[in-house]
Amino acid sequence: MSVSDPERLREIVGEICDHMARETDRGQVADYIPELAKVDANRFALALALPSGEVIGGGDADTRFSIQSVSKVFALAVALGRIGDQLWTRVGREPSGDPFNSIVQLEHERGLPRNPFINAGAIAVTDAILSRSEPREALGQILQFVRFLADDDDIAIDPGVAASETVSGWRNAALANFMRDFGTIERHPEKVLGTYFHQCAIAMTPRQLALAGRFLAFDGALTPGGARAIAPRMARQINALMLTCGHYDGSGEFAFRVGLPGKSGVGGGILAVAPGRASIGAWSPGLNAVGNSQLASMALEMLADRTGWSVFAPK
Ligand SMILES: NC(=O)CC[C@H](N)C(=O)O
Repeated sequence: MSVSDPERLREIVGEICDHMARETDRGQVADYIPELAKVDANRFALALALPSGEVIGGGDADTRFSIQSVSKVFALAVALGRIGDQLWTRVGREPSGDPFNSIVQLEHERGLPRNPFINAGAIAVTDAILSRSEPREALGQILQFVRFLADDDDIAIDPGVAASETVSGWRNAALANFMRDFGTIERHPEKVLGTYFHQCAIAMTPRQLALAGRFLAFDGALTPGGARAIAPRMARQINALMLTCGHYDGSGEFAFRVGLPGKSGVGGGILAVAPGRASIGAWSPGLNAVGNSQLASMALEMLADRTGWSVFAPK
């Protein structure tokens, strides 16, 4: 039996937050983007956006954090909405089994990134959005889409984080230049990277993140049967990619332990989706060995365990 009673869900969220407050092994905060290294590793939050519109938030659910690679989900939805299935000529749909910033497969596979959720793939998606808009406009579209999904205009790009990555993002510059050489990206790498770094620097709270993910939990709509953000087919495809590719070389492990589509970022956030039940925002800045939030992953495993939520469980 899976849990849907809000009262019981509130208790579960409270128990998980208490557990995480006591946890001493909290992982390592990312420091390759200097601005991210300043974030307090003791932070933890869990927020559930339910079909009723209610949000159950625990811990630091109202503290803003850098969503980083979670933005790849929103950028993908914008790109699919704009250019549709044509997008798949520039990026694949297979798990990479490699770290998020790896370059090794790109040469073997002639510049075609494995999927939209590793850095190379996300840079290709951003370039696809730029085929129809200039950087400022493209960023405006992504940000407006996130604000619409969360039904909250108080979401913005953190310029300090974007600037910090602009001066330290050598690895991403290598990926972009490599793909430009193969023709996977069409714009000047500098332009594409500038847009990508700003998109990664979107800052929002775990509560806002849970709200922004509802379109994936409710088949493309913001509430069950309500206003539609994207086509159901697209929402299902994004969920499939999140399940298989959302945690880089930790994707199999996350699917095994949690059983829900999820997308992580080096800011320590994870957006997870329990179809028909909830959109979930989890955040804790310390990362595990493969760059996914240690406590947010653990919290989602506990949540799935206690609620019975799984895409593999009968409804
Ligand atoms: N895994 C991540 O969150 C990576 C995002 C980060 N902006 C980067 O490109 O390195």
